[in-house]
Amino acid sequence: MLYQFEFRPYRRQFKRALSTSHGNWDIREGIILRFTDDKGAIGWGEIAPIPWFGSETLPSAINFCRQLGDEITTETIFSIPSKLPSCQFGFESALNFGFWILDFGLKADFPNSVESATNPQSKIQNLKSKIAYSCLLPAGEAALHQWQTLWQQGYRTFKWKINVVPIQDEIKIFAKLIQALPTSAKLRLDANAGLNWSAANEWLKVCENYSQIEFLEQPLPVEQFDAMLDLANRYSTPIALDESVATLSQLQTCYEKGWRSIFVIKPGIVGSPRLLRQFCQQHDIDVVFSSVFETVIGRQAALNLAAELSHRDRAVGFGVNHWFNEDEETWLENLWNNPH
Ligand SMILES: O=C(O)CCC(=O)c1ccccc1C(=O)O
Ligand SMILES: [Mg+2]
Repeated sequence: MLYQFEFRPYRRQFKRALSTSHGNWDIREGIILRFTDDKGAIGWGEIAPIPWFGSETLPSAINFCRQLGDEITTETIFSIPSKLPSCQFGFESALNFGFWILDFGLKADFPNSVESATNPQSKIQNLKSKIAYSCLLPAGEAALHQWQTLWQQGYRTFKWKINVVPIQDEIKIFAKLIQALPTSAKLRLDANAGLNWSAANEWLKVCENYSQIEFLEQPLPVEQFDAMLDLANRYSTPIALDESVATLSQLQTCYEKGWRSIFVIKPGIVGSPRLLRQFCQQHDIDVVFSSVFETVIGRQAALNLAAELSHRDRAVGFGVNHWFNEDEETWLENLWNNPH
């Protein structure tokens, strides 16, 4: 199959910088893809790399798009190399995305929320409306002032970045946060690979006292896989791998080396949806699907996969819209119609 191909790089500023153990992140950059088939039907895709997580860089993704010219075939798409995992995701999902509607404008293609089942793919829409969302809190003290608003919006699972302020201060804020949260809330802690052995043990000892902790995410650097296995066996709080399983080949390796606790999958950077689907259908793994701060285009494709492949009642880490200011659909229409 042959498609006409267009793409637009984009930049979106976070409302406030996202603080993680790696430092601050101010601007989300990516690429929107548009395919048109011979009947005029449109498919949308998105490439949203995170190089500090192990995906390709934005310039390498842009170069890949440029050398394609203005036409693309299914064969080309299925032969994108695994060193361009975000491109694999963006191009493959454009094949499945949006070929239900002619190009009446972006607004017609994207229902406002996943709950509004207004398109013919309503089976998936219905599935998606049943998924619970986890909401990303701001790091540090700010979490104490934010969680209530988010609770009122209906969120029951929250994620908080740790290793952002000195550990003793952070544990004090954590104690306040966990005591403020209703007992029915769940809290995920994400260390973004920044702890050392003793800090990881310290956090896990603190966590033993609180039943609301769902898991500790990526406590140690990727190289310290055996130490994370050890931690997973030592404490009652589950450990989730994230940076360690950023791409599909890493995911396979960790599974083969015996990881049976939680795997965080970010569809936007993990690689080919087709190969991911295969892996998840062959292995009964405990998966948390998670956002890469993509736009509604990448998010819809990622949530389709999450709805299809997650089965253990884990909230998806896509409660991140409040990190941006603008109305997404207006923003996308502008990007497409007035590119700079
Ligand atoms: O997973 C979530 O709940 C939110 C998304 C998130 O935390 C994230 C988003 C972009 C890059 C890295 C991460 C991360 O999990 O470390
Ligand atoms: Mg993480």
